[in-house]
Amino acid sequence: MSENASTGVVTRAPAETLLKVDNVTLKFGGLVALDGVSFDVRKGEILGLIGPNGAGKTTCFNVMTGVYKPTSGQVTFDGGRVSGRPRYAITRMGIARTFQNIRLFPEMTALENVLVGTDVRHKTSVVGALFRISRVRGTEDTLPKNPIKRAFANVFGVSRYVAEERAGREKAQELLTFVGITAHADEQAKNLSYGDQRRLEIARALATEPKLLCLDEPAAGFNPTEKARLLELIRKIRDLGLTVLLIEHDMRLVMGVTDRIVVLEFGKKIAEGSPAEVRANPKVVAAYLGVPEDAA
Ligand SMILES: Nc1ncnc2c1ncn2[C@@H]1O[C@H](COP(=O)(O)OP(=O)(O)OP(=O)(O)O)[C@@H](O)[C@H]1O
Repeated sequence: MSENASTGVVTRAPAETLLKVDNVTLKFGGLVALDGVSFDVRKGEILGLIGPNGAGKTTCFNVMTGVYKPTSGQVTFDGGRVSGRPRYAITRMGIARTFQNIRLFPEMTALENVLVGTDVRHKTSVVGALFRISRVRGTEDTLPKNPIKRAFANVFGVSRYVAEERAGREKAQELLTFVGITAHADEQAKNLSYGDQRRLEIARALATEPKLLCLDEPAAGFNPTEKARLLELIRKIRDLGLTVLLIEHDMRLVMGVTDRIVVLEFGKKIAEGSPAEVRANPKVVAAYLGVPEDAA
């Protein structure tokens, strides 16, 4: 931000682009699901992606997270190309997502579900983990409590596998606290309430240490109280320094939490701007109310 000395006008430096959707077209056979869509996601913002049913929002998400390769155009993230890379590589680049339909490991505990997310950042290979051959210097958190084992670990280091496991558990526990379900850490995911399962999905996505968190209809099926709590959580995530992309049908939620909104209709971007600008845009009103543009 800088202030012009003569006019006193404060201008905000344009925020840096984190993810760029550049002229993306995606065809499913004869159906054009995305048609020359371009927009940026800026560092540190909460961007809403909205549009009527079938507008192409989830497809756009899937292109941005590497599930689909665009027919033409490309997606870049933090300066690197997303399109064409395997999913794990995209997660490692720093993009995490949740799904419209919850996809947890139902038989695993809440903590174990989050541990799966922390694995993405671990360095231990499968062979290294099996034989515990790779050793690192121990820290207060990772050194054993037993004095003899501790003395050994001080000389030879601790197994990288054990160190990562302990650090991962601690991180997973912190994330469960962050999303507000720490009391359910040892319960099987399938036994959590619907709202807590959605929170657990968010914790698992955060465990991959993303720069960008993509939430696909996180408030689906929520009552007003749960929606208000979710809104608070999304703001807290942004305050951690993350960028958030949000697909959501609930207009009040979208308008209340986003910095900017991109609107899709029939695979095309029809509007982009602040919530107030988007709300006042006749094309958006027409898309949602189904009235002809000139009558809107
Ligand atoms: N795998 C697929 N194969 C063929 N057509 C698809 C596929 N996925 C989506 N489509 C079609 O692409 C279009 C866009 O769908 P998409 O799910 O992206 O819309 P959406 O905006 O997310 O809708 P909703 O709000 O209902 O979830 C739709 O016409 C849909 O039927």
